Amino acid sequence: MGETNMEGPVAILRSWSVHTVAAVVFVYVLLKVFTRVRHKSGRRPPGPPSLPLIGHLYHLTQGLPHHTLAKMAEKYGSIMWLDVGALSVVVVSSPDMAREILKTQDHIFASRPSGLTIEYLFGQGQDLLFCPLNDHLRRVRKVFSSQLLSQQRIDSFKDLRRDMLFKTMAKAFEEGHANRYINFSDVMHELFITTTTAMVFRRGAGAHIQDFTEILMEMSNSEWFSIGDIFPLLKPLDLDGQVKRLKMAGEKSSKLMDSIIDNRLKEKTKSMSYEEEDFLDVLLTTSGFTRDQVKFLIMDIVPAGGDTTSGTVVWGMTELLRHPNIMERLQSELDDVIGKERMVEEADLRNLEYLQAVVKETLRLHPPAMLGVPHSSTEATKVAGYDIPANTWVIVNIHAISTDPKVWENPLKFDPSRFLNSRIDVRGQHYEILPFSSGRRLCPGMNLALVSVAYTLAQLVHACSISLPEGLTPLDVDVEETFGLTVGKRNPLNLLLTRRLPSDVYHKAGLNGIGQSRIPVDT
Ligand code: HEM
Repeated sequence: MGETNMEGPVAILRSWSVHTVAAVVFVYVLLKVFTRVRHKSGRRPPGPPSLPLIGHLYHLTQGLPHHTLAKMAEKYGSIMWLDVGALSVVVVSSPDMAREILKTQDHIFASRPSGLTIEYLFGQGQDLLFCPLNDHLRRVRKVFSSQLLSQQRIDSFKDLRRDMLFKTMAKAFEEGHANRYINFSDVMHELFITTTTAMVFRRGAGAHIQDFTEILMEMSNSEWFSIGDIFPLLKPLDLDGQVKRLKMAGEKSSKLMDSIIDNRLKEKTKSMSYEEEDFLDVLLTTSGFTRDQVKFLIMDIVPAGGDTTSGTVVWGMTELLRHPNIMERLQSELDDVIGKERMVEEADLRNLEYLQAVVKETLRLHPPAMLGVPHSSTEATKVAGYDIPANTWVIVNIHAISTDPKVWENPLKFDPSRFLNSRIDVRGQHYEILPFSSGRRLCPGMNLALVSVAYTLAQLVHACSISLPEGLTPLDVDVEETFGLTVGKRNPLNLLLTRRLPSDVYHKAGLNGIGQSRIPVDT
C-alpha cells in the first residue's frame, strides 16, 4: 500500500476560511462539553498533554508515527491515551498489553472503528479488513481459512508463484546482461501485485490489470482517518475533499468489478478442477455472499497481500546486502541443501533453517504493518486498571514491541541467529513479535505470506549474483522508512542481477534463457 499523507489534516487546518473557523469554534465548544462528559467517568491511561481542539493529532504528524509513539511510550508507559479530535485512541506497546488486547479481551477488542474510507469503499465494513465484530466477520473468516487461503489452496498456486518469479528473474537477467540496474523495490511491488491479482482472477484478468492497479493506488492513498472522522460535525463540509475522492474511487471499482463478475458468470465454470479455481470462483460459488460483498472482499485481498509481502522481501534483501556475512551464511545453506544443479522448490523451504531465521528477523525489525490495523472496543472495559470506554480505537504498536530492549537483546541489530534454536515464532502465539497480529483478527494471509517471502528470497539468493551499483558498499545501503498503511523503504534499492548457477539449470527449470521465460497466465 502506498504512502499515507499524515500531514493532510494539518495542511487543511492551515487553509481554513473565516466560516470554517467559526464552524470549528462551534464544534470545539461542543467537543469540550462532550469530552468533559466522556472523561468524567473513569480513570484513563496516561498520555502526553493535548492541544485544544485537535488533541494529540499534532503528535501523530511529527516524524514517523510508529517511532513517535514508541518514544512516547517510554515516557508514558505501555498503555497510553490519546485524543485525536473526537476520536479516543489507546496505544499499547508491550507484549503484556498486546496479550491483554489480542487474547484475554479479544472478544471485546476485535472490532474495527468506522470511518469515511470504510463507509465509501467497503460498504460500511462488508469486506473483511474493516468488518466490525459480527456474524459476517465470523462467516468471512471461516471462508478465508477453510477455502480461500487454506493450505491446499495455497499449494494449488505454487506453479503460479514460481512462474511469476521466473518471469521477473528473466527480465532482471536481461537488464543485468546489459549491465543495467533494476529498482528492486519497484520490481518486487509489481511481482507481488501481479501474482496476487492472478490468484484472484486466474483467468481473464489481463485486460483489467491496469484499471485495477489504478484503483488500488487511489485506495492506498486514502488516509485511515480524515477531517470528517476526527470532527464528525464537519463531515458534511468535506474540507479535505476525501468524501468526493472516496465516492469516485468506490464507483469506479464497483463498475470494474461488475464487468469482471458479469464476464465470469457467463463462462461455464462447472467442469473446473480445484487447481483451476481462483479466488473469484470461490467467492462467487460460496452461497450467501451478495455481489457487493464479493466485490468488497476482492478489494481487500490485493492491497492487503501485495505491498506487505513485497515490502518484506525488499527489507530482507536490504538487510542481507547490509550484512555480507549473513548473506554468505544463507548462500552456503542454500548450496548445501539444494546444491548448484537445480533451483529451489517450495518443498525445500522446511529444510532451510537459517532462511527461516532470516525471514523471522526481517519481520521483527521491519514488520510491514508497524501499527497493525486499528481495533475498536465493543463495550466499556478495564485494562491494567484503567477504564476504556466502548468505541475506543486501539492501536498495537507492533514495531515498539518487537524492538523493546526489555525483551530483545541488541534490538536494533539484524541478527537472524537469535531465532536459531529458539521457541519464538512469528505466527501470533508469542506476544514479543506480532507481525501478523494475533487472536480473532490474526492475518488470514499469514501462511501464504510466509511461503511467498521465504521462497522468493531463497530463489533470488541461490540463483542470482546480486551486486550493488558500482562504488557503493554494504554500508551505503540505508534503512530509511516511509510511513503509510505499510512501512516501505524510502530510497530505491538499485541492484544488478546476473546468473549464479550453470546455464542448463535455468533451462531445465523452464527459465528459458535470458528474458524468454514462459508466461503462464493471461496477464
Ligand atoms: C508479510 C506479509 C503480511 C503481513 C506482515 C500482514 C500483516 C497483517 C496484519 C498486522 C493485519 C492486521 C491484524 C489485526 O487487525 O490485528 C493483517 C490483516 C489482514 N491481512 Fe495480512 N499481512 C500480510 C500478508 C497478507 C496476505 C498475503 C493476505 C491475503 C492474500 C493478507 C490478508 C489480510 C486480510 C484480509 C486482513 C484482515 C483480517 C481481519 O480484519 O480480520 N495479508 N495482516
